[in-house]
Amino acid sequence: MNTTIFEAKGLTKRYGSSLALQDINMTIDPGDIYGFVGENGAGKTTLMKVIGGLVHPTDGKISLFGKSDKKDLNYARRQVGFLIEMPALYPHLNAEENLIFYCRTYGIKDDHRIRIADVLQAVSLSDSGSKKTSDYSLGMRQRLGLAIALLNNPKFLVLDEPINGLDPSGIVEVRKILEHLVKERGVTILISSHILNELQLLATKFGFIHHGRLIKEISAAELLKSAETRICIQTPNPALAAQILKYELQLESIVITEAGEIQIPKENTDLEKLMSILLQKGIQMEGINVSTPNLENYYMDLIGGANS
Ligand SMILES: Nc1ncnc2c1ncn2[C@@H]1O[C@H](COP(=O)(O)OP(=O)(O)OP(=O)(O)O)[C@@H](O)[C@H]1O
Repeated sequence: MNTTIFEAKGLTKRYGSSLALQDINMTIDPGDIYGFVGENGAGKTTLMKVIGGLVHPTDGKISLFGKSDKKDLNYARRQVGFLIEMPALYPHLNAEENLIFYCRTYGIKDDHRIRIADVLQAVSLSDSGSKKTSDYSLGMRQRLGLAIALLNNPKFLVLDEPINGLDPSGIVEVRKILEHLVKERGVTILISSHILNELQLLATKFGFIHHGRLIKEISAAELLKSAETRICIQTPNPALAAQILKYELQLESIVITEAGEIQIPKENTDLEKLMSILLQKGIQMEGINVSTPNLENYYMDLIGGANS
């Protein structure tokens, strides 16, 4: 049986009177790319800091690689790579020299030159190792941060918004690097991001945190299945159009969004018949489209539900 990589049970963190994490139960299995989604201040960084031992839980327990005792947990943390805040870089030193500094800081026992060549290669910076980091672009600095997180050859990577501020090609580059780490090195990843379209391309599982509570965990496959493909209709008179469709097509679930758009589950709905009914009844249509399931819609629906 594969040991769980990370588990939280009843994890709670209070800062004074504010609850940053409330009774979190969460599991990350080997090979997962766990996409952590939540609004600003939801508690994502706090949870990552608890994993890193930078923040102590008020209540509850965590385990890493099945280890939860304080001493074992600290030992297990040596097999985790963290990119929670951008590590400090000496701008006048090149990337290799910065990495030597971190090898010494982390007490890396392996031959430093070999480790450094390996991590630079893993983040596609082999050709820029001798370049001063003051000349690095933001994307290169982010990748160097990732290289630092890889120095201890981790089995588990914890990445807090690693694609924040990157341009589209930088984002794609990081995605490829992470996919490669999972596939070729068997690394498991916990990653937070507000760029949901990108997270959807990468993650195999999602956890949604809202006001410190983990309100839902779902696999990428379940997300695709559970989120309906919808027919969306824009019309000046959505209430009348919805009433007509409900009656003519015996539709059970038809909603009008806050923006005044009619949404109908595509399954079992005859699109041609629907359009001809609206035309016959003289309903003016400004637009009609089919929305495929996506993480952003799923998240907005979930948060809408959680807020109501
Ligand atoms: N050191 C601290 N002292 C007091 N409150 C804190 C501290 N760190 C975080 N908080 C509070 O805990 C809550 C969770 O913050 P956290 O940084 O974990 O959220 P987040 O989901 O990572 O947000 P973001 O997406 O903005 O990074 C917030 O209300 C925040 O203000």
